[in-house]
Amino acid sequence: VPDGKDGADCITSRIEEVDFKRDGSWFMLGAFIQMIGVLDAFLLSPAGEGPSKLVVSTVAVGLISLITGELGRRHSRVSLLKVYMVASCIALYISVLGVAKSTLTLEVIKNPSKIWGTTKFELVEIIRTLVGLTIQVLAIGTTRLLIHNMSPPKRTLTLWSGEGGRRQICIAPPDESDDNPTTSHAYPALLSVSTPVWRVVNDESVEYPATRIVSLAVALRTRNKRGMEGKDNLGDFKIGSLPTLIYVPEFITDSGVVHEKGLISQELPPWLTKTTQKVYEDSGIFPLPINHVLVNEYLPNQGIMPHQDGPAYFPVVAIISLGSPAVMDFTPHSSLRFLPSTCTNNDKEESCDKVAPAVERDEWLDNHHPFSVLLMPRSLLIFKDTAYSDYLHGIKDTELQCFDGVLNEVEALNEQVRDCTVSRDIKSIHRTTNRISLTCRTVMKVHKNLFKI
Ligand SMILES: O=C(O)CCC(=O)C(=O)O
Ligand SMILES: [Fe+2]
Repeated sequence: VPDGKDGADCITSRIEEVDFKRDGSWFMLGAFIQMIGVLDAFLLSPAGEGPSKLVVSTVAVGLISLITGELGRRHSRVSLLKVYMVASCIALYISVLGVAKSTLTLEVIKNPSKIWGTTKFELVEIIRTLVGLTIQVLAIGTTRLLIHNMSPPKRTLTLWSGEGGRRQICIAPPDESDDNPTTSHAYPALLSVSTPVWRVVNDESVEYPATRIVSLAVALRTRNKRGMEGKDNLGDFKIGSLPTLIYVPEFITDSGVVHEKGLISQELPPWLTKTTQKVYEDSGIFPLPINHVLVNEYLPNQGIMPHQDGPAYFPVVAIISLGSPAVMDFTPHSSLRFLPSTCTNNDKEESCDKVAPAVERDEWLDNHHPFSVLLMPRSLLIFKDTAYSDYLHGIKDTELQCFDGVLNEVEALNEQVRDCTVSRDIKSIHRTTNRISLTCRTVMKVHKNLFKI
């Protein structure tokens, strides 16, 4: 497992995040405990006395924290989740203090038979606090994981050694007001990166077969701060005694990173904005102009494990495909599975059965079904809203991919397609060359630099 933080980790996080995001059971249990507190305080408190201010305030703080936590969980807001953690701890701390201070608790602990002598109000409050404490510990654990999974990679560039593999380049433009004089023209660049072999275990304990994924985030931005624009100044970059040996450090800057709080501003190269602008204008479904592009390069036997893109890009993504064709499989999220299966989408290597063979045997809720799409070179795939949030998308790690049953067979294989890698008879593609994809998205929050975050 790679230890650095970069786009590859981001993919892992996204997979885990999907399940944690949907797992609201601790919050539901917490809400249940708080409701018992409300009933206890108002219905069972000793006649005439009414609920104590302490009980009312802990229940109120507890409820507010739960609402905040639930909002944070649903909308993937780290700040709300943090408020939830602090507020719910305070509420619990006060109620534990209240119960602990009561001499009755001590007496009940010393002599459990005395429990029958306590009032219903006190008894419920003691049990509620103890159960609440347990649930709180579990809820905080889940929330910490959730926050961790929502945190995107830090501004670090990591390279691994090993065999060649998928390369990823992340490109992002500046925000409108960026007048940073150090940025100038951007140059496209593909950097070769090696691949690690890593395994991802999601919370269903499904182990993906050593998916080879690597990513390298680089912003295609060059500096003119040191006079790269003027040839005269190239001399500044001479090394050694030879007059014609020039080395420019950090010619391409690293970053293009989507931070937890938004996108760190970078320049989008003009050759790319022409395309992203067209996607934005022609589709008319992006909330704002596209400001984030991932360029992925896949070897013929490489795919991408089933995953859901992160919340920072919601609700729409557009993928432009170049090079070798590929079949992208969409699988409903595991929470929408009616009868769980132990099979994964990736368990049939080099086969050409109908698309999504393993998952087809499952039953799915709310009219969800696995489906696949054939991505031909120069095509554009857009998925939005529920197609974005309810399904994982992935590409198998196989050179031979079956397109029997894909949703777009007619559209993808029209008369003009004379691609020799496509076999219409056996409805399969043979990926003989690399595939390059441009994943275009909009990150709503853009920051000029890290220090503002
Ligand atoms: O390369 C592709 O077509 C898909 C890439 C993708 O899903 C991603 O980077 O999130
Ligand atoms: Fe994706």
